[in-house]
Amino acid sequence: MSAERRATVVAIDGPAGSGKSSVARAVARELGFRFLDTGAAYRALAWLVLERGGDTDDEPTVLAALERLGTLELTVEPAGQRVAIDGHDVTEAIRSERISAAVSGVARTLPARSAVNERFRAIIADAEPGIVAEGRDITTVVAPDADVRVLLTADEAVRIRRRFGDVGGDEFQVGARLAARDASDSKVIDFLTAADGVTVVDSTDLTFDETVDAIVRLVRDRVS
Ligand SMILES: Nc1ncnc2c1ncn2[C@@H]1O[C@H](COP(=O)(O)OP(=O)(O)OP(=O)(O)O)[C@@H](O)[C@H]1O
Ligand SMILES: Nc1ccn([C@@H]2O[C@H](COP(=O)(O)O)[C@@H](O)[C@H]2O)c(=O)n1
Repeated sequence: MSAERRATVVAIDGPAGSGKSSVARAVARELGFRFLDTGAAYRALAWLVLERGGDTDDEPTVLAALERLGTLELTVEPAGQRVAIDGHDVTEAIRSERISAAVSGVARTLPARSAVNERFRAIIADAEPGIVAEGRDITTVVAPDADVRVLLTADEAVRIRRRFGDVGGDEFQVGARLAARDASDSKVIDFLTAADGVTVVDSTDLTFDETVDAIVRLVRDRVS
């Protein structure tokens, strides 16, 4: 009797600007896998709260937005992810600095975390032939049994420089916002230390392609 081969799950966590989404997407593309950017769900909920004139620090307001989670569309194609909620395409809008500044309020709302995690687990369970899922608690909470679990990190100064390269503006402010979001998020989840069995990939001195290759190699070694 041959054992049934299940989909390969690659879980990647890390702090802001560590390269999770860009690296995870490239890894998925290289392996022909699906790609799940879990932060997009938190961002879409934050967008909905702000769209309604609310404040993400106000838990009842976040819980009201959570009632629309059923309308969240989150595609898992590495070539181009589409995000929509409550009938609005928010693919671009959720990347704004306004949403980045507000999203941690959603992340602190525990019922929101449980609800989105259920969605993520369903997406992961359905993914063929495999999926790369990235976020803050994928290796520890969402998919602790993933085939490959990576903590992707880089020195804070390097992460700030890379983010500044993306968004421009005032480098000091970019750094302050990135550090503030990490500080706030790390009160709810630990994405700065690797849990047992999680491999640390430190990209401080790696190029983008070297980082992608390091993770692709981990996957190929593990599942071949
Ligand atoms: N090893 C690397 N060398 C150079 N640039 C990199 C490397 N890894 C990622 N980058 C670049 O760093 C920037 C930040 O990456 P990305 O947006 O993927 O980070 P993130 O961890 O998803 O951030 P956030 O959690 O804030 O959404 C991007 O421009 C990306 O191309
Ligand atoms: N697994 C996750 C993923 C994200 N978050 C929260 O969402 C914010 C946005 O995430 P990005 O990866 O798109 O930057 C992030 O700052 C966290 O507040 C989370 O809690 N858990």
